[in-house]
Amino acid sequence: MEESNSTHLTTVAFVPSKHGARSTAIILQLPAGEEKDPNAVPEVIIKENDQEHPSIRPNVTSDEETHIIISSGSGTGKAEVFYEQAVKPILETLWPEGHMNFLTHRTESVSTIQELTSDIFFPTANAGITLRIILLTGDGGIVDLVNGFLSQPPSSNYKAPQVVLLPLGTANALYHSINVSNPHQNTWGLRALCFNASQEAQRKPLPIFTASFSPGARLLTNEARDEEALPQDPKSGRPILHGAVVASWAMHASLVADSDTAEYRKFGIDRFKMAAKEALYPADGSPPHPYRASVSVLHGSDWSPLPEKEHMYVLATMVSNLEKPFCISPRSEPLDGSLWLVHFGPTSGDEAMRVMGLAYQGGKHVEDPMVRYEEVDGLRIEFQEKEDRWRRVCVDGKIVRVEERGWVEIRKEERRVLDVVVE
Ligand SMILES: Nc1ncnc2c1ncn2[C@@H]1O[C@H](COP(=O)(O)OP(=O)(O)OP(=O)(O)O)[C@@H](O)[C@H]1O
Repeated sequence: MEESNSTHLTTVAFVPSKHGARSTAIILQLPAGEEKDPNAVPEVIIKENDQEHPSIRPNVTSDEETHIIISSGSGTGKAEVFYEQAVKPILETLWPEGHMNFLTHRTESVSTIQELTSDIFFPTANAGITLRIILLTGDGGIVDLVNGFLSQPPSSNYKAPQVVLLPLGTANALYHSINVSNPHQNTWGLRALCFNASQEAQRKPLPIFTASFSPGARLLTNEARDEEALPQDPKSGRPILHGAVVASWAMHASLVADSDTAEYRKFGIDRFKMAAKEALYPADGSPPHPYRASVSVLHGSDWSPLPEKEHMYVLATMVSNLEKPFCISPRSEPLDGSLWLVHFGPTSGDEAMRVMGLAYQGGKHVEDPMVRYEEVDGLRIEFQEKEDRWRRVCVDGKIVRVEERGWVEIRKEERRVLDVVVE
């Protein structure tokens, strides 16, 4: 692939030409003056090319069903313009006729993706049909899909759908972690859009985990003004939630929860740092809250309790980067299925900022003596907090409030639910 720094053009693919040239080039260009803005939506240039042979030959089969999800509530609301400006012209070039059969869905509420999954995607995958889902969302889109697909028992024909991730959320942890060493990370997943997703080499199963909760756990929605029952595990009847990115409690969960308001969302990625400052430097000048719980980690089939009874940071993750520059788990490899614990105890606001600042330096926090960093098979937290706000758990951005004396248990999930198209 060609890249030109002076003109800010990146060629993502050469496809067979319809007009006599050797190939048609699909090129991304950033608007003038916006080359350094990571949020600037690129423009797509489609150009006949006499020099290069096609780098891909798009599949033209009728036994593949393609759906496109445009999430209007994700990130700073750029999914629609990104679709019109970048995705649509590429799909029209790759599949001049076929793209007319692609089904486009726009989110209308927080439950749109789960509804689409139960009504359309799951029955299609369950009938053994090859399903490709092009997702213009943040991490929330993928977690909604995963939970939707896991909400019903699969048939023996179930075929894991292929998902093309286009990072239109705020943090896009999964996208950045999958593409952590991809030199074309700035192409917004549009190279993956050009691949033939039916080729095995071009896709990988998405590793996931399951968080099970004590019976009183509730999902907080609508900026925590409302609460909902969680899905139930059909065997145990316990409330559950699946994730692919992160399960956390204490400082991380609190700042995700506190910053998930329309007001904070306007600030894009800075909303996490703003909420962190508020949590670490309470207005009354007191030190940050010491979160009380018994925490245990699972290795194989053995649970061992951590010695600390008070905590500040308790987080289990399946990805390396929670934001592009924020490397929470430097030893996680893309889609390797490992689960890592990052933990530290109560400390001052300044110390917590210093340690978290090291994560922005390629994950150096894990070398700090304050931080416990280890691979685990599971994590269990038994809460010992009276106030609701100290019992909030984050699963891939969703917030669950656990009842007094309740608990959460996180374990890796073995089922292959969906595959991600990788570059
Ligand atoms: N039209 C809509 N109305 C209400 N809520 C919506 C709408 N579209 C999307 N949402 C919700 O907005 C949230 C967006 O989450 P998503 O993770 O995709 O973006 P994000 O939080 O900005 O990014 P990230 O999780 O990567 O930081 C989801 O909970 C989704 O269900």
